[in-house]
Amino acid sequence: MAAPPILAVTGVDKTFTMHLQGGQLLPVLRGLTFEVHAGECVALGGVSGAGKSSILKMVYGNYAADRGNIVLWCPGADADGGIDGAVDIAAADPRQVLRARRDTMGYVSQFLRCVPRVGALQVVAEPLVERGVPTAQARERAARLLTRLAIPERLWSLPPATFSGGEQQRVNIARGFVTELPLLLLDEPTASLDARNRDVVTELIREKRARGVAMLGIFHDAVVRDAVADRVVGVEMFASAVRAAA
Ligand SMILES: Nc1ncnc2c1ncn2[C@@H]1O[C@H](COP(=O)(O)OP(=O)(O)OP(=O)(O)O)[C@@H](O)[C@H]1O
Repeated sequence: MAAPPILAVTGVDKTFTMHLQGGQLLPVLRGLTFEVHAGECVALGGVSGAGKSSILKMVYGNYAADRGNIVLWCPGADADGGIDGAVDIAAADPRQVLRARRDTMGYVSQFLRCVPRVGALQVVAEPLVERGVPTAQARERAARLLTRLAIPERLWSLPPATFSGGEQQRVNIARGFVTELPLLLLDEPTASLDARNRDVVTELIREKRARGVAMLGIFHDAVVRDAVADRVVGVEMFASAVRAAA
């Protein structure tokens, strides 16, 4: 029997309510349906405003879906209330969402958000330490990634708040890539990188894919998208009828 997808999104609708504009409704997605399997990198495509980032945020549990299912399947996981390690993020309670984030999915957002006064090496090692990896081993893995991403060693003990935009993004990528979770969500991971670092990130994505990690990402850079994505899900296909007609 074929393995179930790591992520199955089925019939998801999303409408935003603009509270600052008298509760005006902004329908964005209707009937969003796609799957991502282990070892597959799926890109979300579509024009600006189509809803790509909102999809990542719904999968990560930051935005609620109005309808439909967002099922994460993690082999061997005993998700509370789940069946065979499956958890529906669209219906999960906050505790289940936090657990899914710890055990199943990572998220590389566009910008680094980290605690002030914590050095870059520790920022990158933290997700491993939180999951029980001994500190020395976590710092070693963090150091290897920072080296690959060309963050000079003299910066490792400094807090990334003062780093350049590209340096912060590379620390952010290292933090997102340091764990080996079954699903990784990538929101424009190469947006402010130079060509050399863009190639390193492309390599890191391809290595994860080869190790069986499922990835769902937004890649505006067509060169990166072509190099890493197995297929593209066109989000406009799922534009709400009201929005499509506008
Ligand atoms: N929290 C929010 N509240 C209200 N409207 C929102 C919210 N988040 C997104 N939207 C709206 O939903 C639509 C989709 O936004 P989203 O950021 O998902 O698009 P996108 O396809 O990722 O765009 P881009 O490629 O420009 O980043 C936009 O019209 C946006 O203004």
